[in-house]
Formats: sequence, C-alpha cells, structure tokens
Amino acid sequence: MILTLVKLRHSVAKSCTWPYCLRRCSYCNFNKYIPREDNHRVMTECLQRETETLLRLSQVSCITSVFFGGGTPSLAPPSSIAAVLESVSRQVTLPDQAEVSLEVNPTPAGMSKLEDYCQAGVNRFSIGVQDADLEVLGRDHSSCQALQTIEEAQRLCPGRVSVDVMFGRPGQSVKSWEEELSELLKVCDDHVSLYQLTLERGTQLFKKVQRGDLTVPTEDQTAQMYQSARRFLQQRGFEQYEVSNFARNNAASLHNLSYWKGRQYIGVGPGAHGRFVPLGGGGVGREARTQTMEPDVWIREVQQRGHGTRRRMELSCVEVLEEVLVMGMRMTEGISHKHWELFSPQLSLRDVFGTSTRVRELLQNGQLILDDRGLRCSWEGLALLDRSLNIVITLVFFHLPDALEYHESLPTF
Ligand SMILES: C[S@@+](CC[C@H](N)C(=O)[O-])C[C@H]1O[C@@H](n2cnc3c(N)ncnc32)[C@H](O)[C@@H]1O
Ligand code: SF4
Repeated sequence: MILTLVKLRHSVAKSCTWPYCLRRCSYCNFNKYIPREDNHRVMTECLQRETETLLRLSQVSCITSVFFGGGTPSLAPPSSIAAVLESVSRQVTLPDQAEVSLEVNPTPAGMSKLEDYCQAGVNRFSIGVQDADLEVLGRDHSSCQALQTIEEAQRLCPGRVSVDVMFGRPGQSVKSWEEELSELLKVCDDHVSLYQLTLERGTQLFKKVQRGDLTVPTEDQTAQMYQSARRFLQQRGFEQYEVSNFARNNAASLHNLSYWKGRQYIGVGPGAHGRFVPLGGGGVGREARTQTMEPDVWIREVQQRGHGTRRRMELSCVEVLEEVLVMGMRMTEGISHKHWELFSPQLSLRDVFGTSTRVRELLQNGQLILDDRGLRCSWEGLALLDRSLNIVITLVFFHLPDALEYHESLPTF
C-alpha cells in the first residue's frame, strides 16, 4: 500500500504494501509471499502502527493521495483498508478528494470485494490484466474474469480505473500484441499502464528462457511493440504522460505523478520505500528509507519499536538532483525550469546542460529538448530514455559537487 501525503510546506508520499499473493507469477520478482496462515488482524494492526509512527516522524499535516500496492492488496479484507485510512485521518487531514488507489488482481475473490473497498474509502482501482499467455505467466485469473473485474470497477469508479498490461512476453509477436491491445482498448477505462516484461533473475520464467524452453521477443520486436502501442493509444484519445502511462479525460494518476515530480513519500509495510525528511526526529535532509522485507520479521519489529525501517540514508544534494532527473525525465512534460529551481537554486538547467557537447548532440538529433519550458524528451527520445539519462546524470555529478548544501525546506509545492 502506498499513501501520498502533503504537508503545508512539504509534499510527502507514503507507501504501504500488502505483501501476500495466492501464487507466484512466473515472471515476478516483487517482494511477495504466499500466506501460511490468516494473519490479517496482526498485519492490519502493524500497518496502522507503522503509519502512525512514520506520520509523526514526517510531521506532515495533510495527505493528498493513498496507494495500496502489493503483492496483492485485493487479498486484504476491506476492513483492513478502512483501518489504515482511519489511522491516517486520525492523525492528519485526508481530504475527500484525495486519490485513494488499490491494486486489484482480477480474480473472483478480488472482484467480489470492490464495492466494499469503495465503502472503505478507495476511489481508484488499478487492475493487472494479462489477457493472454496466462498459463505461461502463472497468473491466477482468466480473461473473462479480467473483463468482468474491469466492468465492475468502472461501474463503481467511472473514469478512475487503470489497467496494467505487459508486452514482450514469451511467444508474443508484434501482430498478436496489437490484436490483444486493440481488444483491451475496447473495454478499458481512461488509464492504461504498459509494462515491458523484464526477465528477472531467480524467477521461473528467467530459468525457462535460460534453458531455451521459452523464447522472448527480440529487442527490435519489443521496440516495435512499444511504438505501435503508443500510436494505438494516441489514436484512441489517450495522452502519454509518462514512459509507461497513458490517460484520457484527465485520468492521470496523481499518486504516481508525485513520485515523478520528486515529491516526498512515506513507505509503510514490508519492503516499502520512502523519501522524506524526518522532521519529527530532528532531520533536515531528505532520507531514502526502506522497510524490512520479510513480513514476519517486519511484524516483530513494528510490535517492538513501532516501525520496521531497515535502512535509512540521508541523500546528498547531488543524489536528490539525480532522482529529480531520473524521475522527471520519465514524464512527457519533463522538468520545467521552475521545478528544477526548487531543487537547484544555484545552477539552472541551462547552466548544467546547456553547454555540454554531448547534450548538444542529443538536442541536435532530436532526442532531447531544452527550451523555455525546460528539459524533456521528444516523442522519439522517450523510447531511448535510458541512453540520454546516462549522459544527463553524468553532468549533474560533474557540475554539482557533493559539497553543495541541500535544504529540503526550499521546495514548497
Ligand atoms: C507487482 S504487481 C502488483 C499488483 C498485482 N499483484 C498484479 O499482479 O497486478 C504490479 C504490476 O507489475 C507487473 N510486473 C511484475 N513483474 C514484472 C516484470 N518482471 N516485468 C514487467 N512487469 C512486471 C505486474 O504484471 C503488474 O502489472
Ligand atoms: S505479479 Fe502480482 S500477483 Fe503475480 S506474484 Fe507479482 S505481485 Fe503477486
């Protein structure tokens, strides 16, 4: 689960995970566990307790979005979701219009609870739909269930349903992907996330591909799949607002935009990540925080000391700027001058990037744009983001030595 919080002067996002799944999809390397017993009650108590501890530590006063992610948060009882939201509201302001999303697996069990999740305070659903190759992917739903779940979610939250779909899967061709996507677009709502399959070490799928039992599409083919999906979505009125995300009718996810805009967020639950200034503990700089991954250990830690923070590291000015760049360049709007100035008042975007010959090459060949709006990728450049990022990040390290002092109090958005 992930919650986004905004303090009057500081924007803070808070992430909270439900780490359990009914089975392991063959390709997935996320932090997930098959539950051995029903521990919903203790899990909920600990999520509430950690929420309270970290909210106090961050000293935020208002939350603008909440994201319940996983694992499979649609395995959590709606009462657990309600309890976490109540903990938030007890401590800080959670406005009625706050975006509250929940990731849903399109199983009958998940679908039957959608209405109760809405009663609990959820107002946006994100549904992981893999319509084909379900067997190979080890998914626990059928295409018919996926369709029914999308319909039910749309009935409950019209205009606030996202579907996640994956390309570059074993045996997939450009043609079969186009057919699949075009079918999906007939039924989907106003938000689509496209993920290219990453072959993760340690997964069943990785082993099968290594052994030669399965083959995945070539890099050229996946590049074609990505480009054809972008065109398809554009033709159907979707605007791309990030490398993998498309929305129409203003349905962009406010929560995800918080990450890409470099806002602060708090992570709650096993394996959750956070980025915030621990003002309540006397901190002045932004910290990168990771919660303990293994649920049983995390539960013990929360019971003993109120939180399961395993790792915390204060970020230097350069590290914050690197994150602002890596995240900001993923958005089609890129990084505006004003946004950059919040994090780097001393050196402008033009100071850092305007004089480099390597950046000039990217500008000249049309991959990057640096103009009065700011720095961003072109349509073609977004597909090659990794390459240009290597160059722009090197420049940040070159121009902004670690010695520069970074004051988190500067950004007031
Ligand atoms: C980790 S899941 C959590 C939500 C939910 N359990 C589900 O499966 O949809 C979030 C998204 O990550 C995607 N995902 C997981 N592993 C991936 C991989 N190796 N490559 C690309 N996408 C992946 C899933 O397909 C899903 O759309
Ligand atoms: S893709 Fe989703 S359902 Fe499948 S194992 Fe990963 S987190 Fe669980």
